[in-house]
Amino acid sequence: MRQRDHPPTISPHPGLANRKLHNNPFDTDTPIPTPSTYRFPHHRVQPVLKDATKTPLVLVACGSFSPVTYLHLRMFEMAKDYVRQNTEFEIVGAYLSPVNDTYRKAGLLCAGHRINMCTMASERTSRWLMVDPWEAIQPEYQRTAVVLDHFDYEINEVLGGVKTADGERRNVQVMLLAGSDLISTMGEPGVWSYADLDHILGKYGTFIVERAGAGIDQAVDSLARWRDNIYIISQLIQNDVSSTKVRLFLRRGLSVRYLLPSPVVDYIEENNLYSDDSTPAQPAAKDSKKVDPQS
Ligand SMILES: Nc1ncnc2c1ncn2[C@@H]1O[C@H](COP(=O)(O)OP(=O)(O)OP(=O)(O)O)[C@@H](O)[C@H]1O
Ligand SMILES: NC(=O)c1ccc[n+]([C@@H]2O[C@H](COP(=O)(O)O)[C@@H](O)[C@H]2O)c1
Repeated sequence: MRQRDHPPTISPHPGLANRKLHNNPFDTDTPIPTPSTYRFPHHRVQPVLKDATKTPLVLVACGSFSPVTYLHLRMFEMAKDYVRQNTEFEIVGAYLSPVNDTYRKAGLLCAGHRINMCTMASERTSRWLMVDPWEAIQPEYQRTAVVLDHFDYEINEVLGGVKTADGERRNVQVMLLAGSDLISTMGEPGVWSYADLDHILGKYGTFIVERAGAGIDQAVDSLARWRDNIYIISQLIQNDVSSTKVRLFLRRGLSVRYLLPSPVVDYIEENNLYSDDSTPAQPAAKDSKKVDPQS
């Protein structure tokens, strides 16, 4: 369970507000939007399906990304290969959605820094990943079911889905991309409500990347009723980099280069992030309550 007390007032970290960090239309002079200036990023959504026999797919990875690592980015590449080889989907977009500060997970840096690091990682190391700050800039925690609804709304209602080469409109299937540790929590009582699981796995579905140390079979057994919408992706090259380990290295003054994209390493160094425990998202109040992600 995560800790949460007061809803956050999200504001860019001092020093971030006027920095031009990224080469895309959504993060030029004011990198961190507010709910009123927010625009859904879709500059890399593929508007036309290459193969009209396929179902268009948008992948969404929800997580802390504190900081984003090469493993997080690899998840998308693994999913891309898996989707092409094993499914009837065609990926037309892919997003990292950093969690809201009120999630209060250990080591969660403020949303402004996490959004900037994710944006640098995706814009500078990939040609297809995007970062959606919507979840992070909301005044309170957003459950994953709500986050997927947001993507579904923006892509299918606002953008109108995608088209085939013949101009026919197609609805896009939104799906969650996650590591197997996340799906393991779906079998744990109290972390996800049944209604949310049914919504996430029944309406949307998920691609699960195997993660060392997180048993997958038992987890999937407990989610058997949604089995048809759960796709398991094996890690052919084992990689157990985690943000926790990266933070530990940084606290000890050890190098994290080549575990994260270089611009992210430079950004962490420039801003002296994670060098101690003094840069949490929100300082925990003495009377802070346990977060219930179901509420
Ligand atoms: N080594 C890994 N293998 C497979 N999936 C991973 C791995 N690291 C992270 N993920 C997945 O990436 C998503 C985002 O996770 P998150 O940002 O919480 O990363 P994390 O590295 O687990 O963080 P932390 O160490 O702070 O708990 C989650 O779905 C998580 O399961
Ligand atoms: N009930 C829910 O919607 C629920 C429960 C647990 C985690 N999550 C999400 O999973 C993601 C990763 O969480 P962890 O970093 O705790 O594994 C976060 O984006 C979080 O919001 C959602």
